[in-house]
Amino acid sequence: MTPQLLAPLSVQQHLLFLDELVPDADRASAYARFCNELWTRLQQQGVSVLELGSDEEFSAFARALETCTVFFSADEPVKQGAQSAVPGEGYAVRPGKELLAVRPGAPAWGSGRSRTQHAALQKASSRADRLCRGLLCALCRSPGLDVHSGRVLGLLDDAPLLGQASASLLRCARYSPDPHAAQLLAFAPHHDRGVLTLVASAQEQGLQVQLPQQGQGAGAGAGAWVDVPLGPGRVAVLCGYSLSYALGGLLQPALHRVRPVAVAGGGSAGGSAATAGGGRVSLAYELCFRPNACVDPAAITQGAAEQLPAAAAAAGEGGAASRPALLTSALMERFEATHPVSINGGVRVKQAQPGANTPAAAAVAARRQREENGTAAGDEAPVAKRGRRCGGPAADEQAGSAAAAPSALSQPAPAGGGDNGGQMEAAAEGQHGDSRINIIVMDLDGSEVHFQVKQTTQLQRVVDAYCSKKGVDVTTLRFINKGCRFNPYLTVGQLALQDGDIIDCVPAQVGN
Ligand SMILES: O=C(O)CCC(=O)C(=O)O
Ligand SMILES: [Fe+2]
Repeated sequence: MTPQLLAPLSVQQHLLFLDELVPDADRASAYARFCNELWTRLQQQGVSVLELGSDEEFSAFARALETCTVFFSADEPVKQGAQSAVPGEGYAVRPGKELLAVRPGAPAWGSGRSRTQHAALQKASSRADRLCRGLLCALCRSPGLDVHSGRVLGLLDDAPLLGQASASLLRCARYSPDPHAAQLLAFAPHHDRGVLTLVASAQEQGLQVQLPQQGQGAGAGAGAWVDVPLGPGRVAVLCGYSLSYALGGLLQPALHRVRPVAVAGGGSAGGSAATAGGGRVSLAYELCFRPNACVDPAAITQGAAEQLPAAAAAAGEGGAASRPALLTSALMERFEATHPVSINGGVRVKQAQPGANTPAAAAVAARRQREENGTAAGDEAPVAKRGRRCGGPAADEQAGSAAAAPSALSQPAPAGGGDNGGQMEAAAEGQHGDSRINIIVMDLDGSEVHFQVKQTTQLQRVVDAYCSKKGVDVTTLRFINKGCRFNPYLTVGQLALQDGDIIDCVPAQVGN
C-alpha cells in the first residue's frame, strides 16, 4: 500500500509570529507543539503540508497563485526565459513549461505586461518570504531540534531588501498538457539548493516527495514516492540542501518531482485542471542564504538537542563536525558538483523534419520513438530509471567517486571540428571500446553538433570538444541528458547513452 502523508498542519498567525509578544502558557505550548510537528514531519516525510486557513497574512501566498495563474491565461504565451526579473538571468525550460521568476527586491525591468507581472510576483515573494522565515524560526525552536534561531536566520538577506535582489527566488511555473510532455515527468526528481522551499498549487496532485531513506526520519515506506496533497489554501514546505548542510545533516534535503501532466481528460496530474488551457500552475518560493554568509554547521548545531548529532553520525552522515564552514557561494558550488540536478525535467526532443532522410534525422526519430515507448503512461518505471541518473542517491555517489578520481581529467582532449564534432578516440580502450555510436549536442536554438563516440569515451571529452568548437568557456554552459545534468567523468557506457541520443546544451544559470 502506498504510504500516505499525514493530514496538513494548520497554521495560525499568532503561533508563528508571537516572538515579540509575551505569550500566555496555552499559546506557548500550542506554539511548541506546532514547531515540533513541523520538525518531525520534515524529518519523517521530507515534507510538511500546511493548511493556511483564512488568515490574511498566510493566505496571501496562496492567493498570489491565483494572480499568477492569470498571467498564463493571456493569449500571448509567457515567453520562456524572458520574464526573469533580473536582466541576463535566463532560464532554460523544457517544452511545454512556462516560467516566471523573480528575486525579492529585484528592480522591475521591461514594460507593460512584464511590469505588471513583476509587481504581482514581488508581492507574492514578500509574503512567501515572511512565511518561510517564520517557519524556519519555528523549526529551529522545535524542542526536537532546539537550535538558536538567530544562528540560522542571521544567514539570510536582510528583509526587506532595498533596491538589491535577494538570493531567494520565486518561481511560477505552468506545465502545459502537451501530449509529448505528458509522457514525461513535468519536473524530474531533484533537491532544491536553498534553505526551505514553499510550493503552492491549485491542483491537488502533481507534487511528489520521496520518503527519507536514511537518517532519523527513515521509517515505514522509506524510499517510496508519495503524493503531496496540495490544492487551495495549502502549501508544502520542503527542506533544501543549504538547510540540510547547515544543520549538519540532521534534516535531509527533500527529493521531489512533479508527475507527468496529461492532456485534459487524462489520469495524470493536471488533467482536470481549472487553469486556462489546462495544465498545472505552481508557485514555488525558495528561501536562500545570502551569498556571503558563512554557513558553519558545527557552530549552528552547537548545543542542539543532545541525541541528534549521535543519531546523524550513526546514520553515516558524519554530522556537523565533518562539514566545514563554507561561504554560501562555496556551498552552492558544492551543490553543483554533487548534484547532477535536473533543470526543468523532461526531455528536449527535436522533431525530425518530415521527409528528412539524413542519418541524423533518423537518429533523432529513433531516439524519439524510444522515449515514447519507454516512458508511456505509468511514471514509476521510467522515473526509477531516470532517478538513478539524476539526483537520486546513486547519482550522488557517482558524482562523489568522480571527484575522488582526478586522474580522469588527464586524458587528452579530443579534436573536434565542422558540423560533425568529430570522432572521440578513447585514450583507454576497454573491453566495450569498439562499438561506436553517434550522440548529438544541441543548443537552445536547435543547432546540432554530432560526435561519434565509443562506450569508453568520457562525456567530459565531448563537452570540452563542443566548447572549443563553439569558442566558449566550459563554465558558461550546462549539459543535460534526458532533462538531467550528468557527471561528465562518466563514460558513454556508464551513462547508458544510445545511438542518436541528444545532449542539450543550455547557458549556465542560477536557480534549479
Ligand atoms: O511545481 C512544483 O510543484 C514543484 C516545483 C519545484 O520543485 C521547484 O520549483 O523547485
Ligand atoms: Fe523543487
